[in-house]
Amino acid sequence: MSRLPVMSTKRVLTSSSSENSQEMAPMQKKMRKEQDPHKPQAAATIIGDKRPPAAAARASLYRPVRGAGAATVAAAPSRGVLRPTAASTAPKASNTKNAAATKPGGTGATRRQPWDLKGKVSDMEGKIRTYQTKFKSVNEENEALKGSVAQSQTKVAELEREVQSQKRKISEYEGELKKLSGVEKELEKEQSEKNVLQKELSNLEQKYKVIETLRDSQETELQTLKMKLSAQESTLARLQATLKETEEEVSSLKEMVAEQKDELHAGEMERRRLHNTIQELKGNIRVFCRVRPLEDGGLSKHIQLAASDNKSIMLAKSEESHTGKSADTQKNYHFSFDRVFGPQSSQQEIFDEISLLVQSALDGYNVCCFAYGQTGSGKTYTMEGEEIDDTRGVIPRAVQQIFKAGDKLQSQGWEFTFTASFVEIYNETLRDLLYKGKASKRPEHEIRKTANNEVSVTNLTYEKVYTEDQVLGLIALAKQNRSTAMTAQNDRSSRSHSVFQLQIEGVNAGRDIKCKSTLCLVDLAGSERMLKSQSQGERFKEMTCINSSLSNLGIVITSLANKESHIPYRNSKLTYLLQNCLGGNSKTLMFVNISPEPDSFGETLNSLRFASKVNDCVIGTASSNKK
Ligand SMILES: Nc1ncnc2c1ncn2[C@@H]1O[C@H](COP(=O)(O)OP(=O)(O)OP(=O)(O)O)[C@@H](O)[C@H]1O
Repeated sequence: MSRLPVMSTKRVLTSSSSENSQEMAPMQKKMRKEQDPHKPQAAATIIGDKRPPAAAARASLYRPVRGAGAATVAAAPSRGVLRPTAASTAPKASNTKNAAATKPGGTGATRRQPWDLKGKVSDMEGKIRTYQTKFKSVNEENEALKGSVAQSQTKVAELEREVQSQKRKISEYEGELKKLSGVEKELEKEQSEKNVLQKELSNLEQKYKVIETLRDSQETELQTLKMKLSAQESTLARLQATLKETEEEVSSLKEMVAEQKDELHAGEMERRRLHNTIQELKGNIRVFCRVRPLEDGGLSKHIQLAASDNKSIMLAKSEESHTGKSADTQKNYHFSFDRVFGPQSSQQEIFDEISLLVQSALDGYNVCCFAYGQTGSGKTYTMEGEEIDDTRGVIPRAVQQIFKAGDKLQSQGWEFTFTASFVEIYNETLRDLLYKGKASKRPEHEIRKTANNEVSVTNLTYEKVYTEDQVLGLIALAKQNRSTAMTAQNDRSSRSHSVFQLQIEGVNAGRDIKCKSTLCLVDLAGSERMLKSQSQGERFKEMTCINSSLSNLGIVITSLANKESHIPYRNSKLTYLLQNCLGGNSKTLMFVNISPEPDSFGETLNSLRFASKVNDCVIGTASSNKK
């Protein structure tokens, strides 16, 4: 590495004797050159003679003539430094010749005579001494050089170490540089991210400013709200105090209401009891007579209503004297009923009298209302009426009253359910007037008695109704069904009974009371009698059926009045269907409708007689179907 002239370590570390001789070789060469530059090479080659040193020395001592003196200077041959050259093997004669020509010591001093060996030796010794001095100084120089070489080597080693450490540092720096380049990229990336973040930050700062503004306004609002809140809190505290007072009042009022409800319930029970007593006193079967007005208004002469009361009616018939000798005689027929309504009586007046019975139906009593009379006497008008308010009949008014009363009773804990049915009995056959299916698929009906002794009709429509309008819709449907039948068969409605039934079920869960009743509203077939000779075929059959069922109705009522053990309900479909409405547990009202026309006198008389018979009956005391 170092370019300094360094001697081989091998050479430096050889033994001192050989070392000296070896190191001397170049020196000797130098010196020879200095002393005798023109001396032939052969003189030097003598030094490298292979003879042993002793022999060489001897040769130098004892054969000076052959010019071997110079060879004796070399102490020992050096294998590595001096090799015998061709010159060393040159003939002795030429050597001698050359040696004689050379000045001793090479100094240019006077040439010794060949015989002056002593002088020559002395020259040689002088030279040797010179050489030794030089050798010594060279040696010292060499030592100094060695020291400096060692120092240089140490320095070199240090420098090498330093170089190594520098290299390591460089590689470390390079590694760090690489890392730093990565870091630089990261820094760039971070920088771009930083830019993005700064943008975001500036956006956020703007938003923050907006939010701060908002916050300020909201804080102001909050302050306002807080003020309002504190005001409202104080109001609330006041209200709470008031509420507490009110709650106390309410609870005391509730107690009072409960007491009053109890009182009301007791009152209601008492009302029912008294109502029933009144109805009983009036009679569980009552008969009202209603006279239809003449077409031009007014009343016909043969019908007279008592001015004093509204309970009696008189039919007067004047009979001409058969002989013509005596004056015409007038025969009067007096009838008394629970109430007689003249031709001017309105539908409302009629209903007012019935409404008490309708109330009884809600109280749990079976109620049955008939309209009896000849065709055209006003039965349907009385029961159904017309569609205009004032002319509405008993059925729609009763339905209205029942729903209204049912709603009222809700406040006393009553819940009512109503089920409606409408059936026609024609020639002892039942027909569903609420049937909505195909005429060809009309089912047949049978009257059955259930285990609870309740009467029901098979395949009949029993429709749950919740409103008055719903019932009115059913009545309209029944009318339509009847008119369809009427078209097919002239005047059929006059020759059939129509029975509207509303089953009423009431539950007072709070007091654990239930009641169940049926309101029956019946428009009977025309009661007119026809002479057997005039009735033929279908008409005769119709009349037979009507008369049979009407007379059976009379028989049943009479049997009930007489408290007979057997009541022949099964004798006709009508009485069988209405048996629960006619029995001891019911209240019955019969309208006897009469026509005012003089030519209806006979039929009117018959109707009044039938009604009078019914009116004479006192059916056993009714009892409410309460459980
Ligand atoms: N009180 C009355 N006031 C005014 N018009 C009446 C009254 N009663 C009946 N009418 C009228 O007389 C006619 C016959 O009455 P309605 O049809 O009610 O008799 P009906 O006894 O039901 O006959 P049918 O047995 O044939 O059904 C009808 O036009 C009806 O409007």
